[in-house]
Amino acid sequence: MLRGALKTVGSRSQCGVEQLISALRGVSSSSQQLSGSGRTHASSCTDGDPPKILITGGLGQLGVGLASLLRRRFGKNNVILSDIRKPPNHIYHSGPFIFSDILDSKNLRELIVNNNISWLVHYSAVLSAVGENNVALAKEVNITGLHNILDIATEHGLRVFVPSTIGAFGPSSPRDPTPDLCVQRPRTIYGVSKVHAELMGEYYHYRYGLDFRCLRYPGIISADSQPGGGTTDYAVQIFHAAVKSGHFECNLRSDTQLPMMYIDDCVRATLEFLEAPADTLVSRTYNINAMSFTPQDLTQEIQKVLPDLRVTYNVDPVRQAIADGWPMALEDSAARRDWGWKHEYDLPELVQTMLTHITPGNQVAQAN
Ligand SMILES: NC(=O)C1=CN([C@@H]2O[C@H](COP(=O)(O)OP(=O)(O)OC[C@H]3O[C@@H](n4cnc5c(N)ncnc54)[C@H](O)[C@@H]3O)[C@@H](O)[C@H]2O)C=CC1
Ligand SMILES: CC(=O)[C@H](N)C(=O)O
Repeated sequence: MLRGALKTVGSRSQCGVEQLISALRGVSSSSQQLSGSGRTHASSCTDGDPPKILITGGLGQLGVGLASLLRRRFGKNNVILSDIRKPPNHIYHSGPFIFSDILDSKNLRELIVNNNISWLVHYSAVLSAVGENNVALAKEVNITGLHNILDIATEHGLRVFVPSTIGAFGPSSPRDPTPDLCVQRPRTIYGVSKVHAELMGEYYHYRYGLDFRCLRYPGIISADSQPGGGTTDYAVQIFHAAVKSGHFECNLRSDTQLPMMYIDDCVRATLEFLEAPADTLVSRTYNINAMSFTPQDLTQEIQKVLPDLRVTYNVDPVRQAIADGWPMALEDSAARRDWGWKHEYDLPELVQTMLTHITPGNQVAQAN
C-alpha cells in the first residue's frame, strides 16, 4: 500500500514523499515500520528555510541560553520558548513566548501545527533532587510528558532533541570514565526516566523514522540562570555565595568528583548536534564531556580570585547518595569523531567567566 501510494507521487520532491510517509503512518501497522536504517523524514527537508523551533520547559536553567543562541542562528521569530510559568519581562520581550504544558497533548499539538514547528527541543523535566522528593510528579512530567512529545513529533515529522544526563547512569556503570554504551541502572526516578527517554526515542527512530537526537549532558554551570533542583546545583550556587557573602555551605562531600560543563559549551553542542547531517550520526544518543572536578577543586580555583572564600560542608544524604552513583567523567570520543564535538571551557576558564558575569549587583534570584 505504501509502495503504491509512493508511486503516485514519484515526480514530487523527496520532501513530499517523506511527508506522505508521515501521513500514511496509522494506515496499517505494517506500513508504519520503516527500514531498519531508521531514516528520517520531513524535519530534514526545510527547502532552505530555517527551521521553526519550539523549546519546552524553556524558562529553566538552560532554555533561555539555548533560545538566545538559536535566535542568533535562525532568526528571533523562528524560535519559540514555552513553559507553564510566567516569564520575567525581559524574557517575554526578547522573543516569542507561549504557554505550553507538555501534559496537555491537545494544546501541544495545536501549538506545533499553528506555528509550523519543524524542530522540537524538549527541555521540560523534573531534575534529580526534586524528583526524589516528588516521584509522582517526576513520573508524570518525565515519562508521560515524554510520550506526548514523541507521539506528536512522530505525527508531524519533527526533528526532536531530548537531553539525557550523567544521571542516566548508576552505581553499577563504569564511573571513570563512563562510556556511551554500558550498564545503565540508575537509582533515581530522574535517571530511570532519562534511560526510558533514550530507549523510547531510539525505538521511535528505528520503528517510525523519528529524527530523535539525544545528548547526555554533564552538570551545567551558568551565571545568569539558576539550576532547577539537581545534585550538581552546588557548582552554580558556590559562585553566587562567593561573590555575595564569601561563605558557602556545600551539600556534597569535598571529594565528590562529577562531570561538569559551562552553559555556552552546552548550548553550542546542542545546536551543532541538531544541525549535524543525519548520515553522520552513528548513534542517536551521545555523551558529551568537558571537565570534572570536586567541590574542593572548585573552591581552590575560585580562591585564586577570591582568596577569602570560606567553604563549609553540610552533606545532604539524598544528594550525596545520588552523586556517589554518578559518573566521575564521561567518555565522549564518539561525539568528537562523528559530529566534531569540542569543548572550550575547562575549570580555569569556567571560573574566570563565571566571576566576570556574577558581580554583587548581578545576582540571579534563587529559583528553588
Ligand atoms: N541543568 C543541568 O545541569 C542538566 C540538565 N539536563 C536536562 O536538560 C533539560 C533542561 O534542564 P534545566 O533547564 O536545567 O531544567 P529546569 O529544572 O531548570 O527547568 C525545567 C523546566 O520545565 C518546566 N516544566 C515542568 N513541568 C512542566 C510541564 N508539565 N510542562 C511544561 N514545562 C514544564 C519547569 O517550569 C521548568 O522551567 C532537562 O531535561 C534536564 O533533565 C541534563 C543534564 C544536566
Ligand atoms: C546532572 C543533571 O542532570 C542535573 N543537573 C541534576 O543534578 O539533576
